[in-house]
This record gives sequence, C-alpha cells and structure tokens, in this order.
Amino acid sequence: MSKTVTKPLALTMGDPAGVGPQITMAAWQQLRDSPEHSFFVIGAPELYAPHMAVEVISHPDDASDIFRKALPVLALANMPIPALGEPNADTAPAIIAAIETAVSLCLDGQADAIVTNPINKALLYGAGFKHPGHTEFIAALCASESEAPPQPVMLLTGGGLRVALATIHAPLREACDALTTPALVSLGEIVSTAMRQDFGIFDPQIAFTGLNPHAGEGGTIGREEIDIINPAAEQLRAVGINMSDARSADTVFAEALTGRFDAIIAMTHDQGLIPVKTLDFWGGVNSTLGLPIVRTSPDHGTGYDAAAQGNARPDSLIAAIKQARLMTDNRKRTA
Ligand SMILES: NC(=O)c1ccc[n+]([C@@H]2O[C@H](COP(=O)([O-])OP(=O)(O)OC[C@H]3O[C@@H](n4cnc5c(N)ncnc54)[C@H](O)[C@@H]3O)[C@@H](O)[C@H]2O)c1
Ligand SMILES: N[C@H](C(=O)O)[C@H](O)COP(=O)(O)O
Repeated sequence: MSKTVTKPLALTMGDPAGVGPQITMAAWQQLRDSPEHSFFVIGAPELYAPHMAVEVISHPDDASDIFRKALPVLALANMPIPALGEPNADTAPAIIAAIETAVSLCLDGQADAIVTNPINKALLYGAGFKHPGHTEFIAALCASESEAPPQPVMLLTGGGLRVALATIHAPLREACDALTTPALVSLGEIVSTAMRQDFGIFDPQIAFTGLNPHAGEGGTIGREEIDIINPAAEQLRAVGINMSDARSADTVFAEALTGRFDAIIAMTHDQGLIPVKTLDFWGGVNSTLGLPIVRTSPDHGTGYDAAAQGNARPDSLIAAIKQARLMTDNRKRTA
C-alpha cells in the first residue's frame, strides 16, 4: 500500500452575509482538538478576527500546525464586509474567487477536499457566475483539455439515507423532459463507483425512484418508468451493478431505512431532498460525486435570518467536514 500524506481541508467562506462565518467559527471551536479534521478557510480575515483567534496563512501547509490555537485563514484581499443578513452584491467576486481558489488547491494536491459554505446563486449572477450552483461550477473548474468534462452528481446524505439526484436545479416541467436512459445509466455508474471508492460499500444495492405516482402503476399513470428508467436499470444490471427497476417514491425511502438499499437515485430535486432534509436537516450533507476531487457542503442554505439573529447552528457544516475527511481517506485507500 502506498504511503499517503494528509493535507488540510479547504473551506470556502460562502456568502459572508449568511451563516457561513458563524458556523465556520463554531465548527473550528468544536474540531480544533481533532487534527484529522484540520481545515483552513478561504475568506476575509475581518469576518472572523473580531470574534476569535485568527492566523493568516500564506500556504495550506501552514494550516495543520496552527489549527489547534487559531482559525487558519487564506486571505482574500479587498473584500467589503457586509452586515449579517444583508446580502451585498459587491461581495460576489470574492465569493466566487474563494471557490476557484479552493478547487485549484485541491487539484494541485495542496488540500485534501473542498467544503463549501452556502451561497446565494442569484447574488452571483451579476458578477458573471453562470452556473445553477456549486455542483456545476466546481465540475467546470475541474474540467481539463485532455479529458471529457466530469458529470457532477448531487448526493445528499442524512437520516440514514444516501440520495443522488437525476436532475438538480431545473424547473419541474423541464426536469421530467430531461430524463433519458443514457443519462440514467451514466448516473448509476457514477453512484455505484462512489459508493465503493468514497463510502467503502463494495457491493452497493441502489434503487431508482419512479417519476410518477406508484411508479406509473404498470404504465397506466405515466410511461417514464417503462420507457426510460427500467431500461437504464436493465443496462446497469447487465454490467454487474445492483440497480432496482423504478420503485414507488412514496415508499422507497422507507425501504432504504430498513437496510434494503445503500443509495437511492431520485428523479427530481425535491423528490430526493425532502426526505433527507426532513429526517436530518441539521446533520444532512450535500456532496458532489463524479469529480476528481472530494467536495462536500452543509445541506442548508445561506440562512440570512439565522445569521442576523446570531443563532446559526454549525451541525451540518461539521457533518460535512467529517464526511469530506471520510470520503478522502476512503478514496486514498482504494486508489
Ligand atoms: N450549498 C449551498 O450553497 C446552498 C444549499 C441550499 C440553499 N442554498 C441557497 O440559500 C439561499 C436560501 O435558501 P432557503 O431559504 O431555501 O434555505 P436555507 O437553508 O437558507 O433556510 C431554511 C431555514 O433554515 C434556517 N437555517 C439555515 N441554515 C441554518 C443554520 N446553520 N442555523 C440555523 N438556522 C438555519 C434558515 O434561517 C431558514 O429558516 C438560496 O439562495 C439557496 O439557493 C445554498
Ligand atoms: N440543491 C442544494 C440544496 O438544496 O441543498 C443546493 O441548492 C446546493 O447546490 P450546490 O451544492 O450546487 O450549490
């Protein structure tokens, strides 16, 4: 087995008017005695310095040594500091730059994984951001000229469930039309690979949800299951992946909780995210599969109201940091 070197995790600051700064500081307080969870944050030191010990670092390698005594910050220059709860479009370039820097450090092997704090995508569009979210932006940043662009897959974990999405931030009418058999086959392969390399599940049992009520009731309440989803499942089984035909979305999550399925592939954003966020809003983690780097995130958004009230909970960010470390270590072990 090759010797592996542990690098710190790179946190992005997220929207500085949201919960990001508060939950980052609280996560550091809880994890500072846990060297394996060492991280540095890419952001403005002024967001944190009035509240706690901060050390500005010039290189990620400096983070682990000082992690116990101060929050390591890789500083972004010239960023306005917004009032909590009051999003400011002038912060958008720095929010984007933090993500770009984190991805570049991971690709260079200077950080083990990227953990993103929440962003408000609408705020970023004025600054030239062109993606529906981190998921697609990070995939674009990982693209290289020599290889096909990565197909990013959103996976939410929490409440005992692992749920990947066949469509993400698409209007519901368009999401239904976007489902195709080849896309579902490719998705099933990515989820199966990730279960093995990132989660250490070597013979994963995976379920497709149906799109229609009762998974189409034999074609009488819609035909997507018969025409699109089940043919994908059949192709995946033919290459040795344990993939179920489309199962009723109202019961498959309960089936997974019995241990029958290790992961579920849901057809639409809310179909998959409602069960996870309802069961475990505070412990839920969003990760991106299908990339050359590990990326996780809390499952919640910018929470401007919680930020302004000063009562932001760090639980989901802490879960995201721990999951990033676990996925990275599993991936190194299976490399
Ligand atoms: N990973 C991400 O970047 C990410 C994830 C989800 C949503 N978003 C974005 O966040 C913005 C707001 O979305 P939303 O209102 O649907 O969801 P939200 O998760 O921001 O808020 C939902 C509720 O949860 C509360 N909340 C969220 N995080 C909290 C925390 N850490 N502690 C205490 N309370 C918390 C909020 O105050 C609010 O009442 C949108 O622009 C959305 O796109 C970003
Ligand atoms: N769909 C996610 C959720 O609701 O939690 C969220 O918007 C985050 O998306 P990105 O990770 O792509 O920013």
